[in-house]
Amino acid sequence: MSERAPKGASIVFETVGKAFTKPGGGTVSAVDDVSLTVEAGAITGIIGRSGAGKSTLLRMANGLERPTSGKVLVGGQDVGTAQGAALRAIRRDVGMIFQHFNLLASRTVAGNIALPLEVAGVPKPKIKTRVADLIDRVGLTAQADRYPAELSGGQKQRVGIARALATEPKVLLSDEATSALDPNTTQTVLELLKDINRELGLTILLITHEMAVVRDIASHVAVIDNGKIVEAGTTYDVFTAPQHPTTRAFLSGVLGVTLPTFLKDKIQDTRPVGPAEEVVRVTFAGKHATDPMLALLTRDLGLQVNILAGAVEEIGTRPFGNLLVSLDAAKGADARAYLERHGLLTEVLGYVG
Ligand SMILES: Nc1ncnc2c1ncn2[C@@H]1O[C@H](COP(=O)(O)OP(=O)(O)OP(=O)(O)O)[C@@H](O)[C@H]1O
Repeated sequence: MSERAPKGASIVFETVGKAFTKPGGGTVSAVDDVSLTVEAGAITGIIGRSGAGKSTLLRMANGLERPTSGKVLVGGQDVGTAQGAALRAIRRDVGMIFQHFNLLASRTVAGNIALPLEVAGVPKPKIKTRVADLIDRVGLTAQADRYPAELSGGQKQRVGIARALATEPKVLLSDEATSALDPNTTQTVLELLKDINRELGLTILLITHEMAVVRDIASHVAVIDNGKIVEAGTTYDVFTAPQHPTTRAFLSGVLGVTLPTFLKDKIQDTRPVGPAEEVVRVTFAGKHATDPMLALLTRDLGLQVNILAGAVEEIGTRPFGNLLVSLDAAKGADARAYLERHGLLTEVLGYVG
């Protein structure tokens, strides 16, 4: 499909801050002292709550917003200070897709995809073959002459993806690209993005508020809270050993480890006087993911372990398991030490009297 072999570019945020002036005066700090390296050719997810600063951070990677402090480098080029032709060149290297697709209603599928090529002054015959290639890549050959109003949400996002790829970018930015889609369509769009990343080698940086999206597509993740990156790493490491409460909150929905309702009201932070149960999250990662560790715990320490919730997941091709269990609080420390010695991670979630 391409004359040159496009390669991904890295994105580096160096102590980046972005403040906006509030309408009534004063400033709001949307992004605060963010340092993050997005690896070339990887798929990286940035997850955060509404208003955390995700869009602002993403928009600084293609010059739609300029940092008030620090630097943003794409493939080593300083995006924040680029002007004129230099900024246009960076924008050609950085494609973007949007939650609400941003297609022109008056243009067909082919017409929408051709637009960035027309703007770049590509000769007409070349536009025609390139658009046909792109339409084929995103599986919309039968819809080439349809208008956006005649397409499903998933088809519209495929047009958005093809349009973003038109100028053979090195980076693709995704602003909640699957948030308006149903779960099945979300999966097909995520698969398409994975194929594109694999085949073209371009870097994908996506923002989302759904951990399931990160799990299904991203090799790396950064968690943003109140304008700051509070945790970052490989998706596997962050999923198996989350450090920050915000990360844990996002993970609780996707790991099958939410506390059962009957326990939610009863669980307390401190151990009550007298007999009590300790509620523990046990994470089985890597080679231990499928070990019969609880059976061994019962055999070696003579402990009764109650399973409250659990799931075995896969990230990439690596399995990890998550269990919520409760056991006699008096033996909790011994049990946790035993599990940790066998390579499992444990976290006390609370106590039930
Ligand atoms: N142009 C602007 N002018 C003033 N304030 C802004 C502007 N853009 C963003 N903000 C503020 O900056 C903060 C971060 O906003 P941002 O849109 O980056 O968050 P977000 O994580 O993408 O949220 P959402 O998921 O709701 O889109 C918010 O407090 C927002 O109100």
